[in-house]
Formats: sequence, structure tokens, C-alpha cells
Amino acid sequence: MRMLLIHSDYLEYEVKDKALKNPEPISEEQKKGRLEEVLAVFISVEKVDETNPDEVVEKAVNEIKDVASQVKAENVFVYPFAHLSSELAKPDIALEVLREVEEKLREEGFNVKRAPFGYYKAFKLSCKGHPLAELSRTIVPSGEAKAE
Ligand SMILES: C[C@@H](O)[C@H](N)C(=O)N[C@H]1[C@@H](O)[C@H](n2cnc3c(N)ncnc32)O[C@@H]1CO
Repeated sequence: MRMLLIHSDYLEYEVKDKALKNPEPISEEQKKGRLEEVLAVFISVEKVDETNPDEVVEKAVNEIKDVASQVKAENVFVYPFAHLSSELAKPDIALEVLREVEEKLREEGFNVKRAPFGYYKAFKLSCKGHPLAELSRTIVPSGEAKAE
């Protein structure tokens, strides 16, 4: 899994079109979303993650919690983003992993939104620009070598 974490004044998105034949079903309300004072987490779920999705979810949540506590963010935006890796996991696995990351962060007390999966989306982001505002993390199941 590859994550790009951007501490932002806000993140807002608007669904534009289907990017998969069968994108995640969404309500009218989910076609737009916005959070203020947010840790935006752009996530590419990778093929290697398919060997142990539960472990990758746990590691991702721990990394996000760590960064959120450092930047003092209580709002987290989980954003499916297929552009951080050339070895993407299958969509059904990726969606399940992203749903679990969202759920576990909520259980940890964060205010969490997740952008819809399987769509082209317009988005606006306002990065805060402080030294910890732009971070990336690579997560792999144990027993797997980290891809360069
Ligand atoms: C397109 C761009 O504007 C938008 N931001 C986009 O990336 N859309 C992606 C993700 O929502 C999702 N998706 C599919 N596979 C994956 C994966 N392995 N990991 C994460 N998301 C995935 O399916 C869409 C097409 O790949």
C-alpha cells in the first residue's frame, strides 16, 4: 500500500464520472464531500497487500494515527487514489481494505470521511505547508520485501 498524507485546511471532492465498470454504489449525498482542518490520506492499495489485507489495514491505521497525532488532526479523509503505484490490487480487494481503514479510524475516535471508490473526481485541497504537512508511507505485509 502507498499512502500520501497531506495536512490541509480543507479537502473537497465532486464525483464526475465512472472510472470503473462497476464503481461503488453511492447516494446523491456522497457525490460531493468536504472536510475542514483535515489529514487527507490518498491511498493506492497494491497487489502485494492481497497476501494479508488485515495486516495492511492495521499497519495503515497505525501510521495514520501516528501522523494525525503529530499534526494534531482529528478529521481524516480516506481518498482512494490509483496513481501512487503501478502494481494495483484488484478493485474488490482495494475497496474492502479502504472500507476497513475508514471503519477502524472511526473506532479510534476520528471524524472520518471516505471519497467514493471507482470514479473520476474533481478535488480541491489546501495544503498547510508546515514541515509535516506532506508525508508518504509504504506499507507491505510482513514477509514481503518492500518494492523500491
Ligand atoms: C481516477 C482518479 O480521478 C481517481 N482519484 C481514482 O484514483 N479512482 C480510482 C479509485 O477510486 C479506484 N481504485 C481502483 N483500484 C484501486 C486501488 N488498487 N487502490 C485505490 N483505488 C483504486 O477506482 C478508480 C479507477 O482506478
